[in-house]
Amino acid sequence: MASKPYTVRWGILATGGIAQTFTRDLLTNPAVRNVHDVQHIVAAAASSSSASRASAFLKEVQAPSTAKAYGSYAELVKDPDVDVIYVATPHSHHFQNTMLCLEAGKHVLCEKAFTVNAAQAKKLVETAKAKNLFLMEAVWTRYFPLSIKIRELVTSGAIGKVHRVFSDLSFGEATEDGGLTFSDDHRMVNKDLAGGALLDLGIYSLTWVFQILYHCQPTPREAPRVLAAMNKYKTDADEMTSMILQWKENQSMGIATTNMRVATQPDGMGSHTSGPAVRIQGTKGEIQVMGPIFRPTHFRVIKAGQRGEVEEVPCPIPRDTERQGEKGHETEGWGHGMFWEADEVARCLRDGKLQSETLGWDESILIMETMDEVRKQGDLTYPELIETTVYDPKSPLNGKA
Ligand SMILES: NC(=O)C1=CN([C@@H]2O[C@H](COP(=O)(O)OP(=O)(O)OC[C@H]3O[C@@H](n4cnc5c(N)ncnc54)[C@H](OP(=O)(O)O)[C@@H]3O)[C@@H](O)[C@H]2O)C=CC1
Ligand SMILES: O=C1OC[C@@H](O)[C@H](O)[C@H]1O
Repeated sequence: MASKPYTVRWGILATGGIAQTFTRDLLTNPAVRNVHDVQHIVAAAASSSSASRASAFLKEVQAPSTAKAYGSYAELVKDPDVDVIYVATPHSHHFQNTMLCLEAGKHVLCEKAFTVNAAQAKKLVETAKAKNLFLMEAVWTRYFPLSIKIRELVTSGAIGKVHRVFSDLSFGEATEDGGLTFSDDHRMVNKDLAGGALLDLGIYSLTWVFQILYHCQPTPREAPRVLAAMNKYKTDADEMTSMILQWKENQSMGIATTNMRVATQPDGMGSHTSGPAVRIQGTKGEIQVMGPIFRPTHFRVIKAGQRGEVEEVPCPIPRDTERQGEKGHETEGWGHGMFWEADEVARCLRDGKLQSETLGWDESILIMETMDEVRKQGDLTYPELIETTVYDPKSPLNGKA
């Protein structure tokens, strides 16, 4: 007889856009994605504004009536019925909010970008280690079966030695008057919220470069040298950033770009007309991933010198048709692809692991170090309140006590 699935009780910290998408994925039936060993419970949610906002959130996502609504993050982290907290605030808040959770003894899954800088990421890791708690950066794309398959193809040598990866995540947000579609206080461009293309979108371009050219290396892995350029928006956040990562010993290079004026997929996300958004180039062939690269559902394998021989590999995201409606008016059921990272968290907790092998602490820190260097070369700094490595439970970033 199959054993009972391991159950994880989640607390949701913040009630914005991605908190809603993630929580809805938690509420889908794991069997729909052929998962039978773990399952998820939405135990509580907290809003920094009010308990009524948290209640409204739980209603919007159709959480069970048992889920508790809190009007502060401080109350959520004290809930004994919560095992792990999903931190879904803007980048600026991740360090203080994650520390709040860890200090209260909670495991954490923290949205990308992990923190504002590498020093903050190191402090989170030290704290998790010292307190024997699980901690993971929520780079959900890494847990897609598509990503897993591609990493397997690369490590098995299916396209030979990989020498180069191109990767782009860009949104066409330019307006007629020379601005961007975002208001100046929007988290995408607001420096108080650690806005900018790099931390929000460039992290995915880097994810593809790293998960192939770094993660697929045998250990000990070589770290890259970084060359970068940035153009700034009127808010002084970066609106376009280009990076070259060089692995000299490993004879490889990654070119990672992000832009908020021109799009990777100008005719709309999900369209393949514009060609691949990621190209993984090896001596025996190439893997091309169609965008958007944060939520890819299709890749192709082209073998070198074999004209016309292209293997198309669709990887659709399973939908739970028992769950319907709301958010983007989903009529074909729920399922965004965030459940796979949640399953990883559950398995790590079940197995007593403090970090995920797919995106371990060292790699998250190295990526933050890479982004620190890119920011240094692009002369992008953020306010001290959000760059600090001093934990303050009473920081305004932690909301009400
Ligand atoms: N994995 C993915 O695909 C995606 C990840 N993200 C990441 O998730 C995080 C949140 O993004 P998103 O949900 O789009 O952002 P939203 O602006 O929609 O939501 C952020 C939430 O954070 C809370 N918050 C607390 N303080 C502030 C503040 N000063 N300003 C704004 N919000 C505040 C609010 O919830 P409350 O007041 O109720 O606590 C708010 O609803 C970011 O790190 C982003 O990079 C975003 C989109 C997609
Ligand atoms: O993580 C993300 O992925 C999707 C984008 O729309 C969003 O801006 C970003 O935060």
